[in-house]
Amino acid sequence: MSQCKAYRASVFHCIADPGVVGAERSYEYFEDGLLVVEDGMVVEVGRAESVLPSLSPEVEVVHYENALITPGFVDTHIHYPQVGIIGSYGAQLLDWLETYTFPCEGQFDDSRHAHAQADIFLRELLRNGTTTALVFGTVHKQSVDAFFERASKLNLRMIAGKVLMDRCAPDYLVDTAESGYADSKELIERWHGKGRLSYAVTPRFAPTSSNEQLELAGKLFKEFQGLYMHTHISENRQEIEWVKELFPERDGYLDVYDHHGLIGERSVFAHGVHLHDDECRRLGDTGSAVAFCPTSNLFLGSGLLDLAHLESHGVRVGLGTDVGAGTSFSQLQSLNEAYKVLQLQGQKLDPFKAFYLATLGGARSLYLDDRIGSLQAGKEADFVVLDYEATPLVSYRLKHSKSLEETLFALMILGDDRVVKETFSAGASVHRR
Ligand SMILES: Nc1nc2[nH]cnc2c(=O)[nH]1
Ligand SMILES: [Zn+2]
Repeated sequence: MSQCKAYRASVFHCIADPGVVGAERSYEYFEDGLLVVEDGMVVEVGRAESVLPSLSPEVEVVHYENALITPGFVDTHIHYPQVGIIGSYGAQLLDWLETYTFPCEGQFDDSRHAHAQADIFLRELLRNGTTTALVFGTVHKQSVDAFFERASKLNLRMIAGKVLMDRCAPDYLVDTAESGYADSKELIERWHGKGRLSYAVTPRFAPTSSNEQLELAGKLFKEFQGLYMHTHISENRQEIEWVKELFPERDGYLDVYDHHGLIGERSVFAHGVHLHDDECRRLGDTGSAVAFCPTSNLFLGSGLLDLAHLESHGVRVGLGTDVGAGTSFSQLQSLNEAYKVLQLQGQKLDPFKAFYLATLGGARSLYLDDRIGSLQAGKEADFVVLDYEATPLVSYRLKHSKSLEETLFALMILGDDRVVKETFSAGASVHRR
């Protein structure tokens, strides 16, 4: 039997990139709005007084006072095994990996540990209103089995992969070129395209993979339709120097991946803080995406991402938290920090562009904008209800707001998990405060 339900509140969603079409044409906003959901899909969105008369009287209408419905947030780069080391003191990237990250990831050879961590991770994502993420596992295939098992129980649209890492890491955490390929293939056959799940071929970053491993990763990326490729690039200056030493025959960092067939549509590169002009052009020309991870880039002292430069080359840019180097699961907090990162470079991040990055822009980076990222009819009903009275300060500040723009900006500066009142995935409630 088909299941129809409607949700009444203010409704805001981005329908295009404000940088391309201008702010006014980039969104829809209904102050007293109604979102109608049937069998996990959006069937209609509009002004309550226009939509209500056409609804059958049996349809239940859930009314939220002082709240805003938006699409669920999209996180284009995060590590599920790193929840236990979020907020670890005093290091930049390479030290941070050795001191905190590798020992933490070593524990995921234990499948029970992996399941427990996947539960904690997914609960935290949903508490923060994130309904889709591109997720790193560890080198252990059981880490990805655990993640996908838990994500599929909640019917979440998620993308993940096993880390490929055959050198420059502790013995307990490396695979080989051949075993990495075989294990990834097994996981693809088990999970890719199952329900709402997709697989990402996941070389950690150039320094921890041999040429043989990168070559096999490139081969695998082409072997199955709709696979993703997920890695890191040009995050930290020492890292970039190291890549030059390890791959002297290549023409820069991106060329290492390019040479092995690892760039193109559905390739997502985390960070890209220090990319050169020709690298940005190549990313744009090939339809590759960059995950902008401001809380991580500030926390590890990596640098400031030049969003305007990337976008001038047509690069798709999504927003990533990069937990555990990132300091919050909340994409509202990512936007808060993104705003400051851009301020320091003389760039502005207006709230329409900001919410675009956190929703439809992220979906576009993942080539999922036909399914998620907005609330247009025919999309999957992944949405959140944000509470205008979440905290005394949010409530007080929003009472002084004179426009939608001001409200959205205050939410992204002051908001975090506390403003997420309820999260829905494919029409089902998966978190409620
Ligand atoms: N931020 C971040 N950068 C990386 N580069 C290689 N591995 C990692 C990681 O786990 N986190
Ligand atoms: Zn990362």
